[in-house]
Amino acid sequence: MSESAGQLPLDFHAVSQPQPSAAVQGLRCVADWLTPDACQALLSNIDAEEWSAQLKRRVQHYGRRYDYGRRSAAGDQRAPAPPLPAWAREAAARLVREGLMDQEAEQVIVNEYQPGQGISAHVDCLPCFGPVIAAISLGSTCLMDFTDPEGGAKLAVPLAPGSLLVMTGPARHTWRHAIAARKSDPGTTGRVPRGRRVSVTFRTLLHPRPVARPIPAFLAHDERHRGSAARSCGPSTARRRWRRPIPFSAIPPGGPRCPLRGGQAAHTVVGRSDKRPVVPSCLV
Ligand SMILES: O=C(O)CCC(=O)C(=O)O
Ligand SMILES: [Fe+2]
Repeated sequence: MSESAGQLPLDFHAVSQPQPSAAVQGLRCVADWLTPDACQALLSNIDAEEWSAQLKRRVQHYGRRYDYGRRSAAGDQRAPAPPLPAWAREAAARLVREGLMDQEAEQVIVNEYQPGQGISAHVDCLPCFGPVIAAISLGSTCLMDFTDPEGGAKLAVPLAPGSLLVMTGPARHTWRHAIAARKSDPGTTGRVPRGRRVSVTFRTLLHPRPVARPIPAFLAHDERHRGSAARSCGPSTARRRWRRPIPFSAIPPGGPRCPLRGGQAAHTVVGRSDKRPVVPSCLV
């Protein structure tokens, strides 16, 4: 249904089971996924964390920072994203328990929208994130606009507080979603003013990195080594952002047979014994 119709699509109201959308294949909405008390508790937890003001709207990134300019979730190891807080891990586990996600989310973005703020039409980064995106809505209701770039179809979906939106299939891969930057939305009986809205979005990563381990002191202080490694990997790392880690067992005792890659230096893994040399996570 288009925004100009001035109606909210009724199929997204008052359902407590995942409700598929007839219009957008792969889109499901669960009303009241969180109780009002749980919404309040989640908002308090979120507001106790640090917000980033790098965009027009404030955001929090966990698990992996998403670079909006480069459309990349490669992550900057000089400023790694904090790990998922307990409240995000709990929700991620519940999504799997309820069969809404196959795998626990590894990346979470919290968005805050003050009245007048929105998010432009987009498909969440296809090379970065897995096949399911789930989003909890908190605070004020707003309309999310779905557009099919192929057929031009449109649907405005109301996102009520406590509801969960799950995008899979065409809803995740083809349709664009957006929230118009405006102060009110059209409702059945006129304009509905917006208040502050916060969303919590859950994603899996298509290219998880190896677990970061502390860089041992004798390697960390060797600036000459780090410098040369960084130089050697510059352009090729930039071109080939996603590299498959060599399994640890494949690294010969004398060290890796591939060049050190400074871009991944923060993911250095340590040797299996004191005698074994410390080797970087060698990505090919
Ligand atoms: O605010 C929302 O509900 C969705 C946010 C979103 O689309 C995103 O972070 O990619
Ligand atoms: Fe999105």
